[in-house]
Amino acid sequence: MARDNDITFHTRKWVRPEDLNANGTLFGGSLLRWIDEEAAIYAIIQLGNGNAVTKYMSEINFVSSAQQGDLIEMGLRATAFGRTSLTMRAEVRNMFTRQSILTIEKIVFVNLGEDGVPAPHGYTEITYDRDRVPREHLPRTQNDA
Ligand SMILES: CC(=O)SCCNC(=O)CCNC(=O)[C@H](O)C(C)(C)COP(=O)(O)OP(=O)(O)OC[C@H]1O[C@@H](n2cnc3c(N)ncnc32)[C@H](O)[C@@H]1OP(=O)(O)O
Repeated sequence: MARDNDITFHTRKWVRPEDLNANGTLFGGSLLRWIDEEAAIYAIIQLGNGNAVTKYMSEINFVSSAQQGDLIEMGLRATAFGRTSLTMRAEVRNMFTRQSILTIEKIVFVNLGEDGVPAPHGYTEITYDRDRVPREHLPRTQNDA
């Protein structure tokens, strides 16, 4: 796990043909899907709750791209723990060119209770461990029936 400028780069992706746009470079929609999932996993690990949802994403600044066959890596860092929210910063970079692909200054996740309403998470600091990872499945919802 590489750490750089306080951002921890966890996940790497291999840019495949299905991830390309009409220009033959990495499709922004694929990248945003990967980032949202990465941020959700980060929020679950930090808040100890599988029921955390994306609330807000600030401006997304695409500064360079990637081509088929490149490796990219995604990094996240919690920047603020609110009462029910967690704010983080994201960066994606190209492992081949060493260039930054994008940055997102602010991604906000909200911790939900079992009733689906924002609930206090009680945390104020980042964990680098697995101590908060939930140990049980989420309760089944009515939609699962
Ligand atoms: C991983 C995924 O992809 S999840 C799928 C996509 N996301 C969703 O479907 C979520 C849909 N949105 C919702 O259900 C609702 O907006 C909720 C439940 C998340 C939040 O409801 P709200 O009425 O905004 O809740 P509330 O006003 O209590 O705010 C909750 C927290 O979010 C923060 N917040 C609310 N709006 C914003 C905003 N625009 N920007 C930044 N933070 C915000 C608040 O400051 C508060 O944080 P705090 O408790 O740490 O101070």
